[in-house]
Amino acid sequence: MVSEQTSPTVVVGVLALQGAFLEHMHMLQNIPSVKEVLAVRTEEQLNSVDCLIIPGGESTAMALIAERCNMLEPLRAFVRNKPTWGTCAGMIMLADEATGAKKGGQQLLGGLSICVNRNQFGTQKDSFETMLHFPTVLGENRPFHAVFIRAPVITAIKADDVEVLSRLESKVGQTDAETIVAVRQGHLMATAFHPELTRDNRLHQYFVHLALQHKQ
Ligand SMILES: NC(=O)CC[C@H](N)C(=O)O
Repeated sequence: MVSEQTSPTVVVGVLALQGAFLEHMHMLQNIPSVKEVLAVRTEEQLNSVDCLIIPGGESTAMALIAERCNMLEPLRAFVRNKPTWGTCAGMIMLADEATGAKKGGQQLLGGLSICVNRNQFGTQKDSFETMLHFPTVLGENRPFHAVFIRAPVITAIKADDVEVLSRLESKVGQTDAETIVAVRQGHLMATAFHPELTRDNRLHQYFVHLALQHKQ
């Protein structure tokens, strides 16, 4: 009998408590090694995925909903071991430290050894789009169209194994130290912008590739 060659696949979860989760789910549809895309709202759903995307939205609201749904601790345990990608508000959630947090502080998941400033570029009307280079991930000459909406920025890197994936090149009034907008630390990845709002799924493909590597 001829044995059937099956290529490895992953189940991707998208945290669906608040924010742009549907758009992420849509972006994952046509990636061949994605077996299934799940909206994650419960611990049980979280336990059935291989990796997780935490979308953009509003990190304070997302943290509050997670707390009320008893999801903070399960999420903290998940991100310690499993590939997780935080985009915009999701990046804030994954950071070990955030400045510009709401009065009285806000809950973070932590895990990524970075400090972020929550609303680096101002309010909704200060949103902008720009081309970003991801030399190690996408190649030198294949920039990514990035949409920044009330976006955070990485203000400090706190461990040697945090790899900077991309920096803002056209500075929008920030200092040199405040240009880091995408990082990876082992199984964790974070981007300050909304990659799900374009038609370009290359970063989604890259994350799925990380998840496949982690699973093997
Ligand atoms: N588009 C976004 O996800 C904005 C995030 C927002 N700055 C926050 O604090 O959560």
